[in-house]
Amino acid sequence: MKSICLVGFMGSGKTTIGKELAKQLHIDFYDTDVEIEAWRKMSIPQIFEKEGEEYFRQYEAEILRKLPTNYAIIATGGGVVERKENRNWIKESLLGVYLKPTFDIISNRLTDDKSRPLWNKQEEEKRELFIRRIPLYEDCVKISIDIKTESTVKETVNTILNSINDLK
Ligand SMILES: Nc1ncnc2c1ncn2[C@@H]1O[C@H](COP(=O)(O)OP(=O)(O)O)[C@@H](O)[C@H]1O
Ligand SMILES: O=C(O)C1=C[C@@H](OP(=O)(O)O)[C@@H](O)[C@H](O)C1
Ligand SMILES: [Mg+2]
Repeated sequence: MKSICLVGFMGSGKTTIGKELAKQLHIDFYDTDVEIEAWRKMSIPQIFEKEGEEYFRQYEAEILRKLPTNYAIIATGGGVVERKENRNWIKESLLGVYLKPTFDIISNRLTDDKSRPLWNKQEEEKRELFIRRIPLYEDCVKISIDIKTESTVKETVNTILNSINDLK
């Protein structure tokens, strides 16, 4: 089984859904953000502030390649798709799954979250980023899951598992 790689915008639920998916499948869970923080011994806001986004993107690309390509769940950061090399890696070595809530669902979830430097921006800029990234996510996945306001974690996990079964 190829590792399942969750992609989607900040707040789409990659970390939350990924953990639950791994629990149900009894396989390992990795989160690229957690791996980067452990490796660099800094929080993500600290990395953005002290080193800048370009360095963060380099760490992210390196980590992604080191994670198991089989029998694991990988939650990525929302910007992993910014690099074509990462999109190609997800397409070729992993099973990409796109979690796709609307911008308004995300806004309601994250409100004034301070742990995501790119969420700490004007509304217009965040909406633009959300729209610009849609085709990048679509480019690297086999499965897209529409997330509704009322979608629970359990329901979303089940939808993903059913969609994977349908691929076979
Ligand atoms: N149904 C849901 N599915 C996933 N996350 C949800 C849901 N409802 C609320 N959340 C919340 O949304 C926030 C963002 O989720 P997170 O897993 O961190 O997303 P991501 O890793 O994609 O940024 C968390 O606070 C999480 O608890
Ligand atoms: O969208 C982005 O560029 C980012 C998303 C974050 O992860 P989540 O998608 O888990 O919030 C984290 O990697 C960093 O703050 C940058
Ligand atoms: Mg996350």
